[in-house]
Amino acid sequence: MAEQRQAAQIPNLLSLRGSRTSRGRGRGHGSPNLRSPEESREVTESVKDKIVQQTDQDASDSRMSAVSLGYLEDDFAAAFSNGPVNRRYPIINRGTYARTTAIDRLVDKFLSTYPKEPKQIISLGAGSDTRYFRLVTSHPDIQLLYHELDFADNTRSKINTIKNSPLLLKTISSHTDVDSIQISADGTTLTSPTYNIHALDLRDLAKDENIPNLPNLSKTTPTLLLSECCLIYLPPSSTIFILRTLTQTLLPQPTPLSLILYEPINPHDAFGQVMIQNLLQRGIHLQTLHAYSSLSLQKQRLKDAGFTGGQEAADVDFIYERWIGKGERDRVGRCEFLDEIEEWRLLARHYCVAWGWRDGVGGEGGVFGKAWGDVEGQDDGGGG
Ligand SMILES: C[S@@+](CC[C@H](N)C(=O)[O-])C[C@H]1O[C@@H](n2cnc3c(N)ncnc32)[C@H](O)[C@@H]1O
Repeated sequence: MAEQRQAAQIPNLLSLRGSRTSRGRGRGHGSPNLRSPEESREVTESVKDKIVQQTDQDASDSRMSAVSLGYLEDDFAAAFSNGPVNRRYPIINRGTYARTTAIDRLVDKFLSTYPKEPKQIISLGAGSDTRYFRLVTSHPDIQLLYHELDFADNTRSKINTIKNSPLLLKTISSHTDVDSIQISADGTTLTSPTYNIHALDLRDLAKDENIPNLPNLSKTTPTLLLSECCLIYLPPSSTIFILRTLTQTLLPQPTPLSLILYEPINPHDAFGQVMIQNLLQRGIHLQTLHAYSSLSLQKQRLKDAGFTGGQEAADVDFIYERWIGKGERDRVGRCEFLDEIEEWRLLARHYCVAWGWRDGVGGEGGVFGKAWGDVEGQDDGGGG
């Protein structure tokens, strides 16, 4: 079958990295000595966590590759990238472009809602994402309260980069008083009235009690939750409880609340199987992939999580064809030669963006629904 042939030929999509030994995030993990079964389990868990943390380097390298070739404009990506650019395959660069452009569009629409009020964005597993810096530069007049959550190893690395980058520091300080920026003694948390980086294992939000305090989080500001390739790494039950804590405890009704997710789908076909195997070889387990394997299941998940105002989803192939105008697609096509159109489309059908919302109590006239009303969702006919 053609699809199996293509699947067998797809590259190990995430193995296209250069040497990462000089990246300096304490990535090495030596072989364990003799340990009790309990200790061994802990070691295994911490090794798994390290591998998940390292996926941020892949995201960052992919961003830099797409920026260096002109797919995307991002003045801040280079600050988070060490050494030479690890150039990705053309289909990966196009995927990075489509994903970033799609999320940017939805975020812009979110920022257009509730025009007289400040907005809050909470990015789950933000890693070294540059979106905060890009947003405050492109929307200088918006009152934005931004929170990024990630493991302490990743937040420490990001804060360290910020401390050593005049460009990043200048960008933060042009939106907040420099004296109000606080960095914790261990260097893992940064707080300010506008930009906050919290060291947090998201699984701590899945607990019933002792929910960690997130300094400067507003319980009432219209909020967007963003999970760009993050919740996929957690067990489905944890993600349900994490979303419950966010939607009910940290951001309870009637706070207007919305969520954008980007993650892989379609594990069942030959391409999906190869994608899973490639990642498993690196110790990466896409834990929610089977639970939310289709656009319909992603939409149902958003509804179940309380985003009852509306839910939409589209795969990246659809997004590239339908959201991006011909002129822009022509421009992207000129960034580099891509003749593997079938491979690109196959790859792009295995990633999706899903978005859902709940407006504040009192009806507010479906503010999010209106803002996102002209963003075309895709109907997969309810398949799982
Ligand atoms: C593939 S990276 C994506 C980074 C960023 N969102 C982007 O798209 O550029 C996944 C991120 O999720 C974070 N992450 C995964 N599980 C997490 C958890 N339990 N707690 C905190 N962060 C987590 C990882 O550390 C990593 O930074």
